[in-house]
Amino acid sequence: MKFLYLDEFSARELVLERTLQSAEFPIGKSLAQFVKNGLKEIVLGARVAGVASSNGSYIIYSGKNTDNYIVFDYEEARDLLQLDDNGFLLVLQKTLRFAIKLWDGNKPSAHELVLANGKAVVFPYPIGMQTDLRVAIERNPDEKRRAKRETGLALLVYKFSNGAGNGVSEEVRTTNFRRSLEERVGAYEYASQVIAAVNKVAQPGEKALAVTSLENDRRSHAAYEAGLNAWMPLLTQKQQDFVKSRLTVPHRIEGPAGTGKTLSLVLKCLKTLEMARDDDKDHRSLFVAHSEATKKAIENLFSINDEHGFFTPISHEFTKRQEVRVATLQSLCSRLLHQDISETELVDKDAYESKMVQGLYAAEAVDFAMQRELASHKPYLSNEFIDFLSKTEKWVVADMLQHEISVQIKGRAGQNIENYKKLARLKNGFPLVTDGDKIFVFLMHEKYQAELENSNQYDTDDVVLSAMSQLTTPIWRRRRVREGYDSIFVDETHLFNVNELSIFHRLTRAENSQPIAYSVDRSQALGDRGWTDSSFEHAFDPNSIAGDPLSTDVKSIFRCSPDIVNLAFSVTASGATLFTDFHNPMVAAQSIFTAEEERKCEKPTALMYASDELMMDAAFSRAEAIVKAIGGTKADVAVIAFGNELFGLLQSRARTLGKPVEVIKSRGDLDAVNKAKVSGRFVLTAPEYVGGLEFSAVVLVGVDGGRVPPRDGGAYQDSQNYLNYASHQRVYVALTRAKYRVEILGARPRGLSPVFSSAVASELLTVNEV
Ligand SMILES: Nc1ncnc2c1ncn2[C@@H]1O[C@H](COP(=O)(O)OP(=O)(O)OP(=O)(O)O)[C@@H](O)[C@H]1O
Repeated sequence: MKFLYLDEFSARELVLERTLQSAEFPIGKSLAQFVKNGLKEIVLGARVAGVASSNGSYIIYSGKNTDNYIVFDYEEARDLLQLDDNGFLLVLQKTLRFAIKLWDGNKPSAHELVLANGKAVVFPYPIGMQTDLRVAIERNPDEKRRAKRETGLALLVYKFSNGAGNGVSEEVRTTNFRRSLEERVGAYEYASQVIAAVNKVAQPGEKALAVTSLENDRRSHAAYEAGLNAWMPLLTQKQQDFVKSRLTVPHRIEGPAGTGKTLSLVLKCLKTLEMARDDDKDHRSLFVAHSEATKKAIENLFSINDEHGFFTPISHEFTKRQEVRVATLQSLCSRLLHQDISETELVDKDAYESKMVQGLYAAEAVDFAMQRELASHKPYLSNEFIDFLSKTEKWVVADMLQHEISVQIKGRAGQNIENYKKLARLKNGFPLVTDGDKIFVFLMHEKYQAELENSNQYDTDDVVLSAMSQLTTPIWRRRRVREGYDSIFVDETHLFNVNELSIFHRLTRAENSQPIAYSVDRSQALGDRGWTDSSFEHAFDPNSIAGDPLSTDVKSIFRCSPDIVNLAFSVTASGATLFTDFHNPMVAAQSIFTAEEERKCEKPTALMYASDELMMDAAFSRAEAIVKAIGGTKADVAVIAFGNELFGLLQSRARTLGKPVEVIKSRGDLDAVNKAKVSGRFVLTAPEYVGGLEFSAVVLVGVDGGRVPPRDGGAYQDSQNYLNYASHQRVYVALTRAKYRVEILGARPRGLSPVFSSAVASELLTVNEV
């Protein structure tokens, strides 16, 4: 294999096809194998085929001839063949995009250079990856000889290397380029035979059908695809394997935001039900969403994709032989307790109002402990904890208390002081050294709990603890065979605590089998929950009797543009250097954007305004400008306010400016987004509530110095770590909601947020003063 030849028309087809962007798709993998190893032939579209000649391979559009083409010389650009499949596809796709710009006479972008002396260079890797690897191109090889026969623009890739070499004065060998032209006629004939044969045998269900569906998938986004069968050919190999595998042991799907975890989980549930139906077996599935709002979004996904009526909305009883019920943990527990716990009695952790109430109770608990109990407890407290309490602002202590209660005291210790004493401290939590420190925190917890009880409220942990007591009785053990589930699916598992998760393994039909599939992106959990692989596995199968757990890592990001992926990567990477246990999901992640989608994108920018006032006014005008630029409706852009104060101010600002907004105050509230769509409003929300949603663009307001992360006046290391940690996660979640564009608005006097320092240094974010 000495060369690869592609004509302009086939190049245009390849850059537009989503499944040819990555070797994670079966057809993408075959393309990589073809271009690297020169397989005999491959069909890539209704008119595009790859064929091998004696010295190289060709990708050709059958039926149209052109003098515009590109040749990769494998003997000169030897290192290309050292790349893995994904690496080769990335270089191929980026080079083809550049070639198309040259054929169209368009300007190159920042990572492409048109040089003197007929040379050009493409840097295929994102700047953040800190590699100098480049593709060197001769823009008119063998010019004199070709001038007699052709009028088009031929390109020759003659080098793939780390350095500039001799730059524009390099002599380019054209031996293989000429060979490719000599063997071209034969290749065209061969390719047209392949295409003719495929089109002739195009029977439904046969190979050609896959080709046709590839061809048809020219929509900018596959989000509107419906049904398991329609989705299947569009899934990556990993997604497909996850969806198709029989669910017998706990199976985790893990990956960064926008990798299709929720979608894969829904499709897996439908596939499981389909298999049960084919096997003529009864099957009850349970799908657990984290909150009422995300439950609606998931029900929506079921309604769209369920072709067999496995899902019945608003059904409380199982009435069919194969059926799925979507539930939240709360609704599940209240059913188990045979009690209706009304919405007003339940603290919805994902909703703005209850966050405010809980914050208030936590602040009261801190006040109470500090004023009434500190003096008597002081002799038992460590110096470190006393120092922390005296130097940290009260609101930060209250915030950290809530986190400690949720993750540790209720989440792990079952509200039992002895269990709590045995737990290791959270890395980014209270600096607890002695048992005395823990007793003092527990006292704050008791005060907090008393406030909750006084106001007649329960949070999920209380409900789960009560429900758990029902599930350990002999009565449930007998009922389990009748009422348990044959498969359980848990979305956004990272948002639950250990206590909450430990309910599921008791709900399966058989004690020794745990058919539970669950999705995870640890970085989206706000706060350090101390999740490790084994803690997840332990939660779903504590006695290790179900068999070896499975795990699928997904890396192809469908939602976000490459620039947004890189920016989010740099934010999580800078979090990783701060905290050793910050799980960085973006390592090796890649965006699966076609050339068509990339056209809507722009590099993320930070706009720094002279004052908060100007910044707030700009929030809406920027959103308007983006809608104008990319088309769509106002609801396609989310304005995300950082900090409670700004969130409140922006709401009143929108009213005074007469800007139509739908305020989202509950995490993942798709209903509200749909309302905004119908009524032509922008979405205004905060990072805590935006998880689980997606938009064409996001405008992040107030991400600047001192605000993100908030500066704690005392600057005690542990509290600052906690705040930094939470800020990185919030920014990561907010950024990864956007498909095409991100704008970050800040106040100039505060300066840029340190969360973006490395992004600016690696030129992933442009900063403009306005
Ligand atoms: N194979 C695929 N081809 C095309 N689009 C896909 C594919 N897989 C997922 N998507 C799309 O990518 C988007 C993100 O999917 P989804 O919401 O399931 O991701 P997620 O990993 O659950 O994200 P998050 O963690 O942010 O909630 C959706 O619009 C979905 O339709």
